[in-house]
Amino acid sequence: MTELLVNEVFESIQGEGSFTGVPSIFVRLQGCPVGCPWCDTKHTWEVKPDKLVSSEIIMRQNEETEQYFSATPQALFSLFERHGYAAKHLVITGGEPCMFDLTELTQQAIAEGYSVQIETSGTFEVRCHADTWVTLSPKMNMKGGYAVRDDALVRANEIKHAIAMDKHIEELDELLARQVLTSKPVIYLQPISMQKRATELAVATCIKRNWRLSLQTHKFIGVE
Ligand SMILES: C[S@@+](CC[C@H](N)C(=O)[O-])C[C@H]1O[C@@H](n2cnc3c(N)ncnc32)[C@H](O)[C@@H]1O
Ligand SMILES: Nc1nc2[nH]cc(C(=O)O)c2c(=O)[nH]1
Ligand code: SF4
Ligand SMILES: [Mg+2]
Repeated sequence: MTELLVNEVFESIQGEGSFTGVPSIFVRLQGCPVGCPWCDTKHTWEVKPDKLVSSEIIMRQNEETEQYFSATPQALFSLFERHGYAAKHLVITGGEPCMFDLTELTQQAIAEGYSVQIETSGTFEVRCHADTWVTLSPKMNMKGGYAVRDDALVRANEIKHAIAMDKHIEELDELLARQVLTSKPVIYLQPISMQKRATELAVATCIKRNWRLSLQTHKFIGVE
């Protein structure tokens, strides 16, 4: 059985991309080596052995911590039930969730009637059930030295690019020009940290290029 390292589990409303507005269970996995300077979940980057705790401790606290617990997919579904979660859409995020083999978790979720979505940077192989919706938020030229893989790009159901500057649009154009991409995925631009200039650039570019705008709507309403 796969053991997953879990930073947090919570129920909320999907705030980003195609599923915006959908009640969702979020499973945030621990660990990410990509190193985006503006990442809003830096507490998930490191897997420190002394930060391993029980699921009870994680489920009791509300603040962002570097703590995590270890769980099988089966144990996660028991946890959803114990907490009385009603959402039937599962969002697997991180950290970088695709550092883990998500086949078992996504298979079990789909067997139990959930729709499933993965939020990934595309820098690792995406291992999941074929019916999983893959949201790829491509990471290029970050300090960890990772790059978007062709196999992840081809697997993506939507591309949601976090942007603040013209060079981010240019990087996306380079990605979209890759030969492996034979069909056109849905493209979203998401302003980094809801900054004014980033938002203006995203709006103007979406209109010009016929792309979609993704805002981190959960942050506007102050929910996780
Ligand atoms: C925290 S990441 C975790 C999943 C995966 N590592 C990834 O990057 O897609 C989840 C989503 O939040 C986005 N994100 C992270 N920090 C952000 C920020 N400051 N402003 C806007 N989007 C951000 C990422 O680009 C990604 O789409
Ligand atoms: N409400 C809510 N929606 C989200 N969509 C993607 C998130 C993420 O951190 O991956 C996220 C998140 O952290 N909260
Ligand atoms: S890839 Fe995702 S989790 Fe990792 S640093 Fe970038 S935004 Fe954060
Ligand atoms: Mg988030």
